[in-house]
Amino acid sequence: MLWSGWGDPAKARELPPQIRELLHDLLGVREPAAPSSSFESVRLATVALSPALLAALAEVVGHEHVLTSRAARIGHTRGKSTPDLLRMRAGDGSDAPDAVVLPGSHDEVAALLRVCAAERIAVVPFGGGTSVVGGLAASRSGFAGVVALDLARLDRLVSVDAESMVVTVEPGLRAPEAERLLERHGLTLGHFPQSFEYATLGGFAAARSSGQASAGYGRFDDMVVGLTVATPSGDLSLGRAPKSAAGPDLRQLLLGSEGVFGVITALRLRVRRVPERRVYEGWRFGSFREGTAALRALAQEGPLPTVLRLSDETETMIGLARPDAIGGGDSGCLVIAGYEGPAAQGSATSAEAATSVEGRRAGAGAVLARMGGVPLGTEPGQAWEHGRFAAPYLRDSLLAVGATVETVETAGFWSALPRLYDAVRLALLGALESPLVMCHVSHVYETGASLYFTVVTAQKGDPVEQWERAKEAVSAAIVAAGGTISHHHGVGRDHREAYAAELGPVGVDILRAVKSRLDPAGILNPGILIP
Ligand SMILES: Cc1cc2nc3c(=O)[nH]c(=O)nc-3n(C[C@H](O)[C@H](O)[C@H](O)COP(=O)(O)OP(=O)(O)OC[C@H]3O[C@@H](n4cnc5c(N)ncnc54)[C@H](O)[C@@H]3O)c2cc1C
Repeated sequence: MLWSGWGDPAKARELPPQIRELLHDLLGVREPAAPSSSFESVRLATVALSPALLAALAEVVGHEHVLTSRAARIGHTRGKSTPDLLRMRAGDGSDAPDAVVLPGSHDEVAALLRVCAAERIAVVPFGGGTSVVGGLAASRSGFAGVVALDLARLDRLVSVDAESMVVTVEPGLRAPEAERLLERHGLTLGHFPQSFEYATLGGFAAARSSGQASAGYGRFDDMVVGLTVATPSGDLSLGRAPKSAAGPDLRQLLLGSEGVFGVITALRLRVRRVPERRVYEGWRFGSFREGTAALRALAQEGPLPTVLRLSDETETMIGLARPDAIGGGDSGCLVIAGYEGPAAQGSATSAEAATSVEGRRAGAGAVLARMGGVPLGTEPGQAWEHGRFAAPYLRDSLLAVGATVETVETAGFWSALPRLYDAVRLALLGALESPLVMCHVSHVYETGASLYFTVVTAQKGDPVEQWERAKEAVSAAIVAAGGTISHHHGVGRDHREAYAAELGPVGVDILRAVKSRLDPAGILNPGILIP
């Protein structure tokens, strides 16, 4: 992973000339005065942990698994939000951990937590490092030092229960490797967020992630049937049955807990069969309102495609759903509908035929056409599929030419969605100087949907401060319009206060009580999630 940007530097993407022109003419983007810092010039504090404390950590995991090199520390500094990248590009390594420790088993995680609690060392559980909400920038105040607890060595597919369609995995398994291992058994998770290339299964659970195919496979938290967690106060093993009436479901307390209650060391996940067939296609609607009504009809009446994404007018015009052809957008509002599953050929019964890719495509197509959609065939769908993980690379190119690009996401009930859409747009338009604001709906439910905004603006003054002002305005607008502060990115540091506003004081007290029972010394991710 590139230390100051996204992903594999070999996959860096050039901005097409028409996008450069648009940035210059429409948004007033100018090349930044200073180039990005070099790796060598990133400013790091000296390691705060004494040799004795480092030796205590090494006693648990072995010397070779306690890293204090520049590369290790910089590579574990913060996450991958735009402010995170801007800070790294400015050479600011002030949130770097003092050391990176790599445990190789649940028992080593538990032993590390005991050492860190006794020595007051803050611990940041680290998966793929793709947090976009400040989930890895723990506070160091009052601690002897900070360690990143990197779960990369816990990367096994432990077992496959093909009868129950449940697999047990370790948390440090990255999503592509998980899919490769599962494919050998003819299985898939079907979880494909845009951060797919680098994020881990533990990180998905810890942040309640949702992928591009959530309409078909569900959110990641829907897939988790069991969890093993090491906490400073002992171990938790949750999930004996798919559903249970035995009191409140503590799995839900750990999902989305972002490392503040414990470290997830194993997950039991529901899996599906690798689809026989995949078809992605495009539809055009005259307006975002009409497109939203069509998505609601599909979510409430079915049949639901596996992938369902509606771009608003601006996003369609820019062509963001097809990053390979960005700048060559269209009028109206583009819907991408994807179908994955069994092929119709070989269906023994009419029910099987109806749930096949062809059956669902015909059924959903009839709903989309009835709601005013115009079919565009498979070409837009293939273009979307080809570029589905490309947008983060474009962000690096935009930052390099002096544009800030960042995303904002929320969710609400269908009846609240138009107001939420207007509120977020207005907040962004008011807080930034002539920004480009684009939106899509990409996760739908019977009762509502998420809204995902992408904002591009010219960098003015300190771009981190510039974005933080806009973020404050937009978070307040989301709360006031009745949306949730996050549909799938999580809380981290950035959404902490707005999350507290959603929960109310009693809700926050419940979190604090759980935290003080499981982590009395407060070493796990201080400053994250809980105000
Ligand atoms: C370009 C880009 C695109 C993205 N697209 C999507 C998307 O489409 N959908 C989506 O849902 N998210 C998306 N994200 C956000 C991010 O990828 C998710 O939040 C993901 O779940 C984080 O996984 P990770 O392994 O990188 O976790 P990390 O970033 O390493 O950690 C996330 C949080 O969980 C904690 N944590 C990590 N592992 C554990 C563990 N084993 N036990 C306890 N706590 C742990 C960390 O301390 C941190 O607070 C995107 C991010 C980027 C940068």
